[in-house]
Amino acid sequence: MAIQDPIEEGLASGWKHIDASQLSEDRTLEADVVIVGSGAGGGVAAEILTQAGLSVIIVEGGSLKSSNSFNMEERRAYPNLYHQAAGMKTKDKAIGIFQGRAVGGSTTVNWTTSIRTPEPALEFWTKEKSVTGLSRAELDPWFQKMEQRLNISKWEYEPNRNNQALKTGCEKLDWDFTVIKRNVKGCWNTGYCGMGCPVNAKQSMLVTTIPSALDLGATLVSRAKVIELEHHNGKITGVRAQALDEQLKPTSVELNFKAKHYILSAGAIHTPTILMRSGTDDPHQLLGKRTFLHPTLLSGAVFSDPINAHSGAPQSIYSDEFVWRDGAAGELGYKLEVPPVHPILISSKTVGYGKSHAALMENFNQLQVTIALVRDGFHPDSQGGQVHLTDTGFALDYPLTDAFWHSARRAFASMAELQFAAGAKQVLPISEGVNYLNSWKEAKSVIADMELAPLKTVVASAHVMGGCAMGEDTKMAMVDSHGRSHYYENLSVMDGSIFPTSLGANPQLSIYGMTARNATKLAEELTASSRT
Ligand SMILES: Cc1cc2nc3c(=O)[nH]c(=O)nc-3n(C[C@H](O)[C@H](O)[C@H](O)COP(=O)(O)OP(=O)(O)OC[C@H]3O[C@@H](n4cnc5c(N)ncnc54)[C@H](O)[C@@H]3O)c2cc1C
Repeated sequence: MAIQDPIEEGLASGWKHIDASQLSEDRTLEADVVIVGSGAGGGVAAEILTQAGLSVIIVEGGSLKSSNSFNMEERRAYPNLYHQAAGMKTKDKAIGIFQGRAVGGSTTVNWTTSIRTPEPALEFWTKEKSVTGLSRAELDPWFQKMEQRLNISKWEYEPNRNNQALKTGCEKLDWDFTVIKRNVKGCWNTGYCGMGCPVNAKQSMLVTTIPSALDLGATLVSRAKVIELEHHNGKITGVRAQALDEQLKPTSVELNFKAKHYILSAGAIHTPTILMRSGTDDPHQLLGKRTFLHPTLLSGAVFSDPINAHSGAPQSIYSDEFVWRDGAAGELGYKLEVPPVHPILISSKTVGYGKSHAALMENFNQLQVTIALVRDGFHPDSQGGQVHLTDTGFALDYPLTDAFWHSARRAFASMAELQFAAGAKQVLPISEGVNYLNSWKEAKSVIADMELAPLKTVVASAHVMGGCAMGEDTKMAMVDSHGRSHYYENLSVMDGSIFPTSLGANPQLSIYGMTARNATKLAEELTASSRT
């Protein structure tokens, strides 16, 4: 069956797309609004602003790829669609970070879990972080709008066996669990969302908002890395970008963009990096600080029957049993989910080498993996990481604190208890020096004493947030509660970097909803000012 490719069709219909790798001369382009980044924030902003009749240019560092090139192979997907070929790490290499780099941003490769921002996070922002107008009641209409737009609904089919184990464990232990809502339309249940949806079922920005903005006349410039914003007297006056070749290496071609308004949607880490490189105002030295990751622990479990965790919707069940148990500012809570288990992904996120690693990989099809995503940024001993500029780009310094390790130990115990309750033969907490555990009783005592430490314990993240926080108090925030810069009248930030803490939930729907709210207000203001 032939799969329709909306990108090829759109290009054939005359979309304005400039692949900067093909340019041999410098270019200057102008529009009402320039958006940097085409992920969750940039995609939604582009659609709303073009619908309001504004001319829009989207500048994206990654390539424009489509289902025709999504061949379900990790070896191609990671270098083509992820920052640093999916090998990004924090400065001390203790945390591995996944972030998308392609048209559609991380939404092109994400796993489709769609959750509204949890109320305790929003309440914390109002009380502690000077955020206004973002109660759940105020946000719900925006979530509803984006759920309709992106076909977000509860997964109606059987969970795959990886998720089923999470569900069974929760049922046996009487723990809370929820069936996940996903942004898919006609999903084939392949399990390869992380390599780009091969059948365009995932309602990522690549196949929804970006095509719609291009149909309405927006211009997309791909393989153009924004280097800096030019600014003068409290106004942004231009954006300077460098063309990249097909391997995403810089060429000598420069692009300049001029607009009435500029939006940074380059995602956490990169939005602060661009601002820092530009030397924009930051009197309270906030940029790049408080970058959050939901640092995530993994627990493997060997079952007698095949689990085949590479196959089927990667995430369809989660448990919030432990996320908010001690209150937002209390001990760091953790959300329980499962990841898709593909060979490169899992072999690079596990322990051992040689024989022990080979033995683990031999059990690949029997392996169930549970993950615990730790909610960072609420507790005083959980300040997240800090982005620094380096000679070659940036580094994220993210110290793993005592409060984190305390939570990690609790999380390993919860995961082992859950996996044994679900019928696991053996459980392996993914931390160097621990052997396979044969019962919950054994696991309980081993986990209580096991050594947890950076580079010994595997920690990963697919959720990068913060570093350019919103709020009304300029001592805590770079942008206001609508994402408008406190220092530049024609600059907004619309991406995950504006969160003042992590969320305790997967971020995409929070970014969609808040961007829809903020871009709608901006569109009203820009169209009103052009009429006067
Ligand atoms: C493997 C994986 C699985 C995930 N699964 C889920 C999930 O199931 N549910 C969920 O809610 N969330 C998930 N996420 C996270 C979610 O996709 C992100 O939180 C969200 O997409 C972030 O949106 P954003 O707009 O902040 O940034 P992004 O979507 O990352 O977009 C930023 C874009 O800006 C571009 N950019 C960066 N710097 C520059 C520059 N200098 N010049 C030009 N362009 C630049 C990048 O290339 C990128 O395309 C997952 C993420 C990954 C990587």
